[in-house]
Amino acid sequence: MRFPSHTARLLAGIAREIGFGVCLLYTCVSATAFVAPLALALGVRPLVDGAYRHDRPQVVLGAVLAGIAVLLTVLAPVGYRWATIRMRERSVMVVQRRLLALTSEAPRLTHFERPEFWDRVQVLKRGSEDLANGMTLALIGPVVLAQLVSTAVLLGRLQPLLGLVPIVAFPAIWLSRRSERLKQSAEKQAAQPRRLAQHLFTLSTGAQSAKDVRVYDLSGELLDRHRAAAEAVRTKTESALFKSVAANAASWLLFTAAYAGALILVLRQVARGSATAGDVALTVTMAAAVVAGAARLTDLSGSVTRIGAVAEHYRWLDDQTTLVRRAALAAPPLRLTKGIELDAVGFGYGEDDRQVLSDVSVTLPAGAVVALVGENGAGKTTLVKLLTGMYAPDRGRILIDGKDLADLDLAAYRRSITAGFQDHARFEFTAAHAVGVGEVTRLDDKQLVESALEAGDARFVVDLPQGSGTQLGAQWTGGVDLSGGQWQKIAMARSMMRPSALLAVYDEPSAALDPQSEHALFERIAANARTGKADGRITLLISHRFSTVRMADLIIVLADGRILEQGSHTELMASAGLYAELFEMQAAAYR
Ligand SMILES: Nc1ncnc2c1ncn2[C@@H]1O[C@H](COP(=O)(O)OP(=O)(O)OP(=O)(O)O)[C@@H](O)[C@H]1O
Repeated sequence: MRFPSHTARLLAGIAREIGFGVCLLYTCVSATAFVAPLALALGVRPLVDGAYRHDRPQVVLGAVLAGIAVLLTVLAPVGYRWATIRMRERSVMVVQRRLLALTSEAPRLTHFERPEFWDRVQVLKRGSEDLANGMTLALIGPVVLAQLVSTAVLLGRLQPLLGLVPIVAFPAIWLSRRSERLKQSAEKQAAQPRRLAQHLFTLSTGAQSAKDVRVYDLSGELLDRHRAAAEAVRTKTESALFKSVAANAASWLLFTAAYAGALILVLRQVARGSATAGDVALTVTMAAAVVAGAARLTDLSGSVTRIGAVAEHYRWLDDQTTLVRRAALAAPPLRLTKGIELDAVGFGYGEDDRQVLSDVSVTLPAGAVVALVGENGAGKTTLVKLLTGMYAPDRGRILIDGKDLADLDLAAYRRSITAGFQDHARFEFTAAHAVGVGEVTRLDDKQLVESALEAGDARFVVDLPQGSGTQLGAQWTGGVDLSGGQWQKIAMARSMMRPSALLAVYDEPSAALDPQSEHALFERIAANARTGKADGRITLLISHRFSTVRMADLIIVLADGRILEQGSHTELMASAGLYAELFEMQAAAYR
């Protein structure tokens, strides 16, 4: 039962989080399952022989041992159920928390582009219990071995050939490991259709997709697709499952044949008078002990293979998500004097060769309000993702007051910026906390939250049933749902929790807002930009509404991932390029 050291460390860590007490209890309760048949076998011989010879002390000894065995057999399932449920509940939560930490602490988003990442997360979720059970193996393994050895010694004393019976369990162990590996590889192949089935389930049952599903009458289509995904899972896993069950059955048939042969030998000894009736009873009852021990050992060896595979997925994820955490990094500047310079930046997502941004060179001057415009898919949000360090450029550099962003401590840099995203998260906490998480170190700073609510034009929260203490999200008891625009205001207020950020990014912050709210929001963004001017704060705004864009100090026009034009509103209108054309088009539409 050897684990590589990283697996052993991982298991020890999980055991610590679950609690060593629960793990020990689970181990003891599991151990009784194969100790009880041994006690019974040991009790049966003196019981039978004592009764036959009218030997009272022998009968009492046998009865006590058999009684203990029966008691253990009766109590073990109850204890086992209790311990298993506790183990399972805790282990699933612990592994979930670890996965949560692994993925949410990853500084960049690169891993999300890789289907392999999602497949491995899926396998890990399904294997979380294996991982949690892993550390009990180290404790149970020696107990099982001791039980098998003592069984072999007892049987060997009766008839030397019988002592060899437990050895027949070894082919079963070998086969079990092989079939476990087969199952693991099938599980990996089935991960994608399994995820698809889960996605279809979420689409069918989720509140977010409920309207589309009904309007387009998609329930039948989703069911059909779910059926097809389930069928794909079945075809990918069935053969491995069949081979594993067949190998298991074959090895146990071999074992049964060997045991039956041994029993015949003992019966022949009885006929010759060299064995007693108690010996026969011992041999018969010992079968249960050997089977229990050998089965457990087979199980354990299968688990070792399974845990090894699950731990490997865990390590892969850890490597993927910590890749960029390593290098020793410099602190970001406290204030900007020059600004942020993009120097020949190029970028493409995933392993795709397609460049989403090419040769982007521009300076966002310190203290300026900069607007980024361009058609859908031009690369605006991608540029924001690079500026906020979610991805690293494939080519070129991003210089923060002359310091390469690649050399900065990313976590510290992130603490010095703020952002309101178009596809913002909906934190279903209390309204105050959904805003407060914008600066988690001041989550409960009522005054700051109040002013952020004000600055984000989210004063509507005072009218909620419990004001800013109202739980958001209709799926929670007492929770209320918000409109799309209200959620966006909460997201904007969240971004205002860092009023002295060096870089404030707003990616289409007014997409869901009514005209008055939009106007009020831009007034506030402009006011915020003015107060931060002395510190060199840069406000970067993405918007398709040219009436708001025109107030920016610098307007950058992106097209197909390249900078097409840049300048102030007046300069761009004078140059009569794409910006002027789009501006005129929108203005005409409103006239
Ligand atoms: N996570 C991603 N993985 C792969 N490709 C992506 C990803 N996100 C965006 N893209 C691609 O990058 C290109 C630029 O997308 P981006 O979101 O930057 O455009 P945008 O200018 O912000 O568009 P919009 O105005 O519609 O928000 C698009 O062609 C899009 O398909």
